[in-house]
Amino acid sequence: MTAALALTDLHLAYDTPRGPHAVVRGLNLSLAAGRIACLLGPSGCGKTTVLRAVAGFEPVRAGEIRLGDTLLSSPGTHLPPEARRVGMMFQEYALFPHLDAAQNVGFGLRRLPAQAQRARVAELLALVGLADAGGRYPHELSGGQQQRIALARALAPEPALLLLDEPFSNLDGATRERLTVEVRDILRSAGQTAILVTHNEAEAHVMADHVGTMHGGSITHWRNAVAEPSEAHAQPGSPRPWPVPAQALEGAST
Ligand SMILES: Nc1ncnc2c1ncn2[C@@H]1O[C@H](COP(=O)(O)OP(=O)(O)OP(=O)(O)O)[C@@H](O)[C@H]1O
Repeated sequence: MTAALALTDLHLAYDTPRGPHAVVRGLNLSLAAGRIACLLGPSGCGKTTVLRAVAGFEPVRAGEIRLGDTLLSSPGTHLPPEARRVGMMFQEYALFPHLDAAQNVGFGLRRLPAQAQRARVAELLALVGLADAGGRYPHELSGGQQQRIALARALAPEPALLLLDEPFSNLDGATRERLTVEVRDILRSAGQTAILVTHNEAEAHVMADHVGTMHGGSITHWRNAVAEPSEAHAQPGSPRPWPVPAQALEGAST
C-alpha cells in the first residue's frame, strides 16, 4: 500500500578524512500518499543524498524520516533498506543482463508462490505496455523499453514509496519526453507515492504534483506543478483530482 512520506528537520552528512561534510541541513518535506514530488537543484546540492537516506543507504544525523506510520530513520533508528518498502528506479540501476524481462520484473517476488508471481509479472508487463516482451533479454530491448522494465521491477513488490533518480537521463530527447509522460501516467494510475530527482525543469513539471527546489541543504521553494491532465488522471475513480488546487500546498521548507 502506498503511503505518505514525511522528512522532518533532516540533517545528513558524509564522513570524510577532513571531518563530517554536512550536505542536508534541516530539510522538511511532507508528501501525501499517492502524490509525486520532484526535487530540483544544482549539481551537488544533495538531491541524491536525500534519496539515499530515504532508501536506507545513509544514516540520519538529526531529524527523522517517516513513511506512513513507520519511523524509517532517526539518529537512534535505522530500518534496513530491505525492510522499508521503498522501491528504486535509478539511471544506473541496470537490469540483470542474464535474466529475461519477466525474470527481471519477478526478481523481488521470489517469496510469492510461482503462480502468483507469474500473474503479478504479467500484470506489470501489461502496465508498462510490454506484455509481449517477457521473454526478451535486456540487450534485445531499446533504452526506453529497458527503463519501462526497470519501472515494472521497482513496482512489482508494491512499494509504499518509489524513488526515481534521473531515470531518463541516458535516453535520447524524444524517448525521454515520451517516457516521462508514460511513467507519470503509470504512477498516477497506480496511485504511487514517488519522489523524482532530475535536472530537467520541464520534466519535473510534467511528472510531479509538487516541485521542491533545493539550495544550501534544504528545500527553499515548494510549489504545485502546472501541467496538462493526463488521460489516466481524467478517468473516473482516478486516485486524485486534477488539477491540484493551488491552496493544497502540503510541503514546507525551512
Ligand atoms: N560518499 C560521499 N562522501 C563524501 N561526500 C559525498 C559523497 N557522496 C556525495 N558527496 C557530496 O555530497 C554533496 C551532495 O551530493 P549529491 O550526490 O547528493 O548531490 P546531487 O544534488 O544529487 O548532485 P547531482 O545533481 O550532480 O547528481 C556533494 O558535495 C558531493 O560531493
